[in-house]
Amino acid sequence: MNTPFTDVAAEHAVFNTKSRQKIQQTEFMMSAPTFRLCPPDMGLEVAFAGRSNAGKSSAINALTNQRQLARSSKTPGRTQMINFFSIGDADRRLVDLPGYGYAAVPLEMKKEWQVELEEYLVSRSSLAGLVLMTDIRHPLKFFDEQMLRWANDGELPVHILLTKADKLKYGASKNALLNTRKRLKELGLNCTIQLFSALRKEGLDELAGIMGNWYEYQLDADKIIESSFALLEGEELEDAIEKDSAEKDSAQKEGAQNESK
Ligand SMILES: Nc1nc2c(ncn2[C@@H]2O[C@H](COP(=O)(O)OP(=O)(O)OP(=O)(O)O)[C@@H](O)[C@H]2O)c(=O)[nH]1
Ligand SMILES: [Mg+2]
Repeated sequence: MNTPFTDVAAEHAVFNTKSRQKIQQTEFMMSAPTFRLCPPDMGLEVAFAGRSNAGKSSAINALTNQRQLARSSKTPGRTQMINFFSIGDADRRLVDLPGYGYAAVPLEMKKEWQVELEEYLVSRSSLAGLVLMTDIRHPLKFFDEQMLRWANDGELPVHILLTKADKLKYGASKNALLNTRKRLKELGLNCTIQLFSALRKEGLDELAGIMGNWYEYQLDADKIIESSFALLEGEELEDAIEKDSAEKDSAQKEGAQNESK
């Protein structure tokens, strides 16, 4: 079954909620003026990017359920700080990248920043995924597409949020979703996409689900299954694994049937 607000299947609803609970444990870690001064390239991080004013800080605050975790700058584009947040006690980070496309920034500074950004997207080993935010009323501007190309070149998974979806009526927002998906197909870019509203707190679970996959939170569930299997041996173990996969298959089938209804 699909929730009306997203094209991300809602079959992982429990996992998504669990993942969101984990992400709510986010704390500010540090700000880095350049990528050379980033924290060590270990663990897993998810970066949030988008044009200035796309709604990055608002999305991070809504997602983490904290009103002021990421502050929106009064002088957008001026302070090119990369803000790092840590999630729980595991080596998981969320990165708020400075907004791009701000007209008042001098060209030289923009160029310098673009070189750094590309390097970060292509060579940061701990970068597990990119959340690209674009205003639903004018999605995928030139530099958004550039970001998507760099991410694609570096085989980095991307999830797009069409932000401020509350600004459009339901039908219009669904159309924007379809048109943007079409455009991505034309460009040969492979990524997932959803509608999002920080204002109405819509699309949060779906986003958390995607991030949870990148952060490999689902491994927790696998570990639980593994450890319960660990008590069994031989045929007993084989039977248990068979039963477990049969249950998963039938749950999946049920999900698919519900979806086609
Ligand atoms: N209606 C509506 N407005 C939003 C939403 N999200 C953000 N905004 C507004 O859009 C403006 C920019 O939001 P920010 O979250 O500061 O955007 P940002 O991408 O962090 O901007 P920079 O830090 O300058 O790059 C603010 O006035 C927000 O109140 C939303 O879901 N709905
Ligand atoms: Mg911001």
